[in-house]
Amino acid sequence: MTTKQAGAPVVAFRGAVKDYGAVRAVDALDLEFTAGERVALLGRNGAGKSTSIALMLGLDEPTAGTVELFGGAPRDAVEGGRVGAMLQDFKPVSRITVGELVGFVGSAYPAPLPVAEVLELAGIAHLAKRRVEKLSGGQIQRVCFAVALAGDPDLLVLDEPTAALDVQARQEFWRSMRALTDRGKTVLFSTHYLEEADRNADRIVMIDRGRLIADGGSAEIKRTVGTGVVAFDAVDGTLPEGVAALPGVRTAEVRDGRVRLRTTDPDATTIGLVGLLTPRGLEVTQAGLEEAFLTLTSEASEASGAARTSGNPASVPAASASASAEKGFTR
Ligand SMILES: Nc1ncnc2c1ncn2[C@@H]1O[C@H](COP(=O)(O)OP(=O)(O)OP(=O)(O)O)[C@@H](O)[C@H]1O
Repeated sequence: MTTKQAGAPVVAFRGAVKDYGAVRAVDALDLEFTAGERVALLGRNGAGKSTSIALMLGLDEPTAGTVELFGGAPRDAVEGGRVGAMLQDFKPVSRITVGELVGFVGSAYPAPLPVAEVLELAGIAHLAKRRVEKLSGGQIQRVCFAVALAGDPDLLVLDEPTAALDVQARQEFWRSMRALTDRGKTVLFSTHYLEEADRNADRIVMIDRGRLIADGGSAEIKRTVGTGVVAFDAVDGTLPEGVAALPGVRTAEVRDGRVRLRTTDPDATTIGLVGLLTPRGLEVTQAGLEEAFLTLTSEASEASGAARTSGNPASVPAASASASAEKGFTR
């Protein structure tokens, strides 16, 4: 039993491990989130996002290490109404109206938000009198969001919250998120929409095979991974000699008939390139978060080699998180 500490981080993973039989879903995770942060949790399918969320909500216990919310056990924080969650595949009860549902959920908490305010924040004030079973998938998703907000939680944990939302609903959703973090609430969301994470999170946490591979602001991560891609036609389908050694180049490859140089300094790379050869179809682009994500996850895979299991600690990589730390983008 943990004693609650004043001023403790909102969320703290300390050496957290979760094994499901032979599968290590979360691997020595050390992370802290503080009040007012809007954090995107990114990772490939099976990276360990949902498991991390389950540990955070006290739905599962770590095999080793600890996970604390507000300096205490996750269950205490959840039962005390400090946490609102929106999980995948959650189905709200039907046969009542949206307003009744939100009021009912709020009544279980010590200091709920007024129903009208919750519905407004979730962008569903117009659905207050509609019965839950009559709603569309996107509307239900927003109802789930309203349910997560009902108890006026300090921490919101949202597993793929925008998966069923149309463009307008997404924009409204992110506006609400910003309003909540401006009030000092902490929002943690997982998503596969990297552009959304880029635009709406002030901190990006990437995990791969249960391990932390990057943690920082989006711009910081993009900058560290490589700020741009210089691409040109691969004349005979091979990598021209010398291009991998041009200034700033981090990786060089030939893909779909194009040479692609991922570089930390696109200007210097381009100047060096035109001094070396005459590139055809030259294109210089700024790397996005997606590019950074693909680079980091492929680096993590290379570092870890074959799939890891808890029963085979010799194959656990030391390289992926520490390699990221060397590059300066883990906190
Ligand atoms: N209850 C369970 N029993 C056995 N293995 C599990 C269980 N839950 C998760 N796993 C395994 O743990 C790993 C991490 O799964 P998790 O659901 O956390 O990934 P995720 O990042 O949320 O993936 P996705 O983006 O596909 O939702 C996967 O290999 C998964 O198969």
